[in-house]
Amino acid sequence: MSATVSSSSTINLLPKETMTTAAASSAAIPTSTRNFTCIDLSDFDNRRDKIVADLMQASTGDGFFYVINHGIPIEDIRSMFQASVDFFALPDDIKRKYPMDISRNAGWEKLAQIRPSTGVADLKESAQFSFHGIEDLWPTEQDAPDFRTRSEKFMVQCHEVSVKLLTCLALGLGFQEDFFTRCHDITQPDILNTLRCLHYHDITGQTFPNCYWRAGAHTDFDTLTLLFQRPGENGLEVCPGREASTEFGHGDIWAPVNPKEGEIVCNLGDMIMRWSDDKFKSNFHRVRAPRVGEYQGPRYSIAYFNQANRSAIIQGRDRYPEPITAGEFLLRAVERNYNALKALKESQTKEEEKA
Ligand SMILES: O=C(O)CCC(=O)C(=O)O
Ligand SMILES: [Fe+2]
Repeated sequence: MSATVSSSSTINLLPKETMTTAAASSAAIPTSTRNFTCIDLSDFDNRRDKIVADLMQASTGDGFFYVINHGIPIEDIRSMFQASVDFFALPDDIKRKYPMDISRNAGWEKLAQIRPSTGVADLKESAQFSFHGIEDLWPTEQDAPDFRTRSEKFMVQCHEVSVKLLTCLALGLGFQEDFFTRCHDITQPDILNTLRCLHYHDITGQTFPNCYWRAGAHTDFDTLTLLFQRPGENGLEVCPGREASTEFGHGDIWAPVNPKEGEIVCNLGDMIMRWSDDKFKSNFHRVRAPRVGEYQGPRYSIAYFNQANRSAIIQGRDRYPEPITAGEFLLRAVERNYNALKALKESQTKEEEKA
């Protein structure tokens, strides 16, 4: 893609891609409001039945919900955001020392993630970290003081919230209560849980063709995502996804997801959708590129992805009885994305030839 990035945090994109019909239609769709279930984790041990019931309602419907009284102090969330802001403020030459390594799903990348729903790279940079095997991908103390310490503390805090939610989700599906927590064991070297810091650049005064998104429509490959965002830096939208008229979520009704500060936005991913034989919905979501007249300053968000241990078996009970490992599941998901992207590029080439 033809992107030039200025030295400041403002990003200048000089797009020449032709907008595809599919991407254009997704941009034109009006949004609606949708009330998402709020899961209250306070007094967890005594309120478990109620939490399970609330989670079942949210998981079989929107696939998105807010979590409150989760136990992560607001100061720690702010501190993690500050660590992320400081990291992304470093010159690219420093961040490039920690490049994205696809095989480990960790590291830094910029204007690189291309979604099959758009065919062009998301307007963002991101840095991902996992629990094991990424010594060389953690920014050093010299480059980013305290970044690793704060991130690792935050990952453990996210894990603790996840354990509560995964326990209730297992109970709701009729599994043993530790069914999912055993499959997301952060002490194991093959755990795939990831912390992803995201920075959507300041695009003040800029207009982009409709095929450009801060994050193009997608579902998450994982089991459960915890997402943190800051007040005023909105843009996340969800569509009913699996009721969607097309596979990549085009042409449907999108609803904004604007939590209050400190609330965690959670969504279910493709792994648990399979485990639940499609009872739980892994729904499409995206982050809109704000238009001139709206707040177009930077957006920072932080996602914690619960992805099953590579060796865990993801098997349904009726619709998906084939036992496959999480490793194999991810390979298939990546392959599906690759093929969809290839098909999109081919159809774009044909359109260009016709024109
Ligand atoms: O930044 C956001 O709000 C969403 C990020 C997201 O959906 C993802 O990274 O999978
Ligand atoms: Fe996502």
